[in-house]
Amino acid sequence: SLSFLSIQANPSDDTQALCYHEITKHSRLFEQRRCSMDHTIVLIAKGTDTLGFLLKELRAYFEPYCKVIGYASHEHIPDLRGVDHVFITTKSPELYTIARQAVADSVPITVLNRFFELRKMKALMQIPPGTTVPVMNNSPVSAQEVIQNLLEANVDHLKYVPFHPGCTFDDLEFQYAIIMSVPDVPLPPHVEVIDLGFRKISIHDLIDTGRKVGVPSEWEREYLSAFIVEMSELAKMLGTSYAEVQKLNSQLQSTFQAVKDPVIACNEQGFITFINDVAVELFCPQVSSIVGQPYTVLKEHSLLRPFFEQEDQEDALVSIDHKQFIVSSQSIRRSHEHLGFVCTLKDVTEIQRLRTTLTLRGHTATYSFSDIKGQSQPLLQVIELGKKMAKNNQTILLTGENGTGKELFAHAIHQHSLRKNGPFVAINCASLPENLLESELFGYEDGAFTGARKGGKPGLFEQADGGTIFLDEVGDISGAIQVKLLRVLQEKQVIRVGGTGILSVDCRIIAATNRDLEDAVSQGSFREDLFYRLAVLPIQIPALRERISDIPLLIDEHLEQQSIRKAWSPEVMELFYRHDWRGNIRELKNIVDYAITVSEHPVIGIQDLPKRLTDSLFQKQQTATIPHLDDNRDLDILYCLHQYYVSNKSVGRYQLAHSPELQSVGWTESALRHRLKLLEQQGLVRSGTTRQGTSITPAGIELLRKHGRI
Ligand SMILES: Nc1ncnc2c1ncn2[C@@H]1O[C@H](COP(=O)(O)OP(=O)(O)OP(=O)(O)O)[C@@H](O)[C@H]1O
Repeated sequence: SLSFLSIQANPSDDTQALCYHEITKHSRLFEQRRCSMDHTIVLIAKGTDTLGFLLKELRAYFEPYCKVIGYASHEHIPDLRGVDHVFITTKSPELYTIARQAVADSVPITVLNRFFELRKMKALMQIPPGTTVPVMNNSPVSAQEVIQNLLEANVDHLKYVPFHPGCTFDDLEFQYAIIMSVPDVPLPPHVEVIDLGFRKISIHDLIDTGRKVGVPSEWEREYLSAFIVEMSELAKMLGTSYAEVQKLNSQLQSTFQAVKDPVIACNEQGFITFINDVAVELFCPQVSSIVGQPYTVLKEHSLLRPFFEQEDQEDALVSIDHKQFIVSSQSIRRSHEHLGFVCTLKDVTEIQRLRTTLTLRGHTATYSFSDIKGQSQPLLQVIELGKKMAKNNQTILLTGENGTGKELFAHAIHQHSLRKNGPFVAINCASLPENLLESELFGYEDGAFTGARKGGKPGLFEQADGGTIFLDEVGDISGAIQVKLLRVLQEKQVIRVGGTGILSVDCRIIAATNRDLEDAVSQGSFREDLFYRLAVLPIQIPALRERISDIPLLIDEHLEQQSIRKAWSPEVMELFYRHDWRGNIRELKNIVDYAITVSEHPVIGIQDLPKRLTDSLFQKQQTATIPHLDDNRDLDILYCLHQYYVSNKSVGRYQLAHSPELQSVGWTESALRHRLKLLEQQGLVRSGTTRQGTSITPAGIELLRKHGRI
């Protein structure tokens, strides 16, 4: 390089002399390294990626003193009789046999000892001690080797589980996973991946073999010194981690002190190892330095005995000082060793008070999946989907027309989730002006605006901490609030209006809208990034006209809730089946309420229905023209679809083409697809998504009636 030349030309001052010395030393070394390659080392690896990585590393050390060649175990390996040394990458007997078949008996074969790049281990130090972490590799042996390496490097604060192709992931169990450059098993999206990269070759293997094949000692020293620098950096890092553990410990102590419920821990011999001030106040206000004493010094200790002496003790209600507490205990274990118990008491009077406050403020979910009525296929499918999604923690977007039951689903999902004991906070985003909505959602600080409450106010996201927030009509929020909402979704943090402090919130978001958000995105009124963050798990609630077979059940349920029994004339039911139900279940309930109010007879007839409903039907009949049908074959298709409709089933094209009613015609699937499209254009059938299949519409049913087919 230029600087190299200029220093060589003028090595005048001390620094330059030093540099000059260094450079000439290196160039001598390079000269030496250019010596002839009389020796050959072979590497046989399990996968091509590992082979590439390790070959590079071996070549960096051995070449040009010695030739290094490599093969993946699945490749054809030629006769390697003349080589000096063979390395294999794992302890697998299969790999050893492959290597042995290729070389002479006298050639040593060794398993490469491998280690991680030390700087990559830093990420592992950040994982809380005791966490279970799967370790992935391409085979059980390799995964076990990696775990062994980690334990040997004293990174032993985690519980490692070997993971390899063939193992399956339990979605909820793991938060982290360790991989070696590539995930050998597909990972669920919530898992945080810690990539330790490929394991490097142990310095001993390089040096030992290097000495045998004539690597000069000067090069060996240089390589070693770089390694030592890296090691000392790790030592520094581990030192910091130890200090962090100390800090964590004291944080833990202050956290328990901050808990408002009594907490007591004792070791396996029954000596108190920790007690917070609330517990001292309750059980032993007179005793000083309680830690280290047997738990029998506590007042009412006989009540606590089972919790300090028995594992799997069920929670119990106890009375102390005229107050009711739920006592629960947890056994403390490290591996299989039992270390003692931690016992917590919950003041029930306080729970009752909180529950009343939450209910009064509407912060509880009141409906569950059993409140969602209907037996139709489209509804049962979304209920099933909702139940599955409930178990996850991701954001859900509920879409559907007005009154289809989106809010009901939001309640039910919360009730079915792991957060069911946390708050459920609902807000209709379209019901408040922008400023008010902003302060409701994110809260505000003292003096944020004129009229702001003294001391500020927590927002709904804060109030939903540990639970779920339901954002109804999310499609109607302004651009400014969209930006703030995006931040909550991305960072799980909120900043109160007029504040600067960042508050972390842990709440699941369920959003709902009856707008076509994708359309809003393409028109630029809804942010695309926010749309994708909201629609992680989308659920489309079917409209009532897509599940008219549920109408009788919905009417019955609604009347039963009011302890009313009424019959409905066939004409009314017919009208209900043909109505468009733009307001869906809400509209149905309103019409039913109207009819039972005005009706003076045991059977409700057309005359008891609101005029707008009967008028609209009359108009439809006036304007309706009988759709053009090619021949009876169309009626056969409609008839067949009607059969499925009556038995509450959906049907796919293949099944339809092979149904007994249509078989004689010999429809091909593509001809049937074409025909169904034409029938759909005439409003006689409706094609859902692939899984929903095709169904007959009320107009289709009407036409069958007109032709006397039903
Ligand atoms: N499957 C169902 N079974 C019984 N009642 C239902 C069902 N679906 C909806 N409802 C009732 O219909 C009414 C409207 O439901 P909900 O408010 O959940 O609909 P929505 O889709 O959130 O409406 P909007 O878009 O107007 O906010 C409520 O009274 C609800 O209890």
